Amino acid sequence: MMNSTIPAIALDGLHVRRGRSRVLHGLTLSVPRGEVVGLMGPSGCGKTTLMRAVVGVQLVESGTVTVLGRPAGSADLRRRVGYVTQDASIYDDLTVRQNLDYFRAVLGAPRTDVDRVIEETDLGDNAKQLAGSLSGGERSRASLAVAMLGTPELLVLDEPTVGLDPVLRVDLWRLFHNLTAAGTSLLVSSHVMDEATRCDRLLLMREGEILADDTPAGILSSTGASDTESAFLELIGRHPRHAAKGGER
Ligand SMILES: Nc1ncnc2c1ncn2[C@@H]1O[C@H](COP(=O)(O)OP(=O)(O)OP(=O)(O)O)[C@@H](O)[C@H]1O
Repeated sequence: MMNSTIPAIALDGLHVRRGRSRVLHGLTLSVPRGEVVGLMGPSGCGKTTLMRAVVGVQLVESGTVTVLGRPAGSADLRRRVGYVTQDASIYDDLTVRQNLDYFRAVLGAPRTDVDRVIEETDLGDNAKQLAGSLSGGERSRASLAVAMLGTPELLVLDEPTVGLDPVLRVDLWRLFHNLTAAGTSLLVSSHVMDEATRCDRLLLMREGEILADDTPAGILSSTGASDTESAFLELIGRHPRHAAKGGER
């Protein structure tokens, strides 16, 4: 049941270890519904780990992760949350449409969803093409199309624009905003700071901590920076733990 007063994601004191190191250091935050929220930060800062916790596949040391009002990983969230990992999770030896038919059946989504997501991701010309022969951008959109089956309320997209040329990136961001206009919530990770301005809200992350949780305009005004990259550096400088390391990562 859609209830817009419940956040898309709520973290409370989330600690996660991977291997011997602690990757997330007690994150507490709330991601509102119906917005594109950018999870930005350098490689290795913990973005994928946070996303894995949100979709309920990451062992959590302590704290809670609540998604659409339910504990992350709850069985009933399976159809309400779509996840696209960094590696496209489609079958190379099936066509785009066959992939979508297969995942639709697994999910129990309506048959009409296949045509809908093909149209929404602009894959009409590629529907009969083997997934293995798609270009990088088409492949990203095919993975996204799979995640959009069943009309999930929350889409968690791990670096969806990595490796795409600027034109394709703009197309994908347009699609993200079309989805939020229809009420979907998006958590999108990126380490490309120039994508920050395309987000409704930003979580700036470094070494497992959130340095800022605000709108792009709010982050610029609170730091006095002229762009998000400078704002990020300013925030690192203000943070005792990170400043001491001289912002080397
Ligand atoms: N299976 C694992 N075992 C041990 N450490 C891991 C494991 N997976 C990830 N890590 C470590 O956890 C930290 C966070 O990794 P994570 O993949 O969440 O970062 P990220 O911000 O998504 O990076 P990228 O932008 O490069 O994808 C890194 O230091 C990484 O080396």
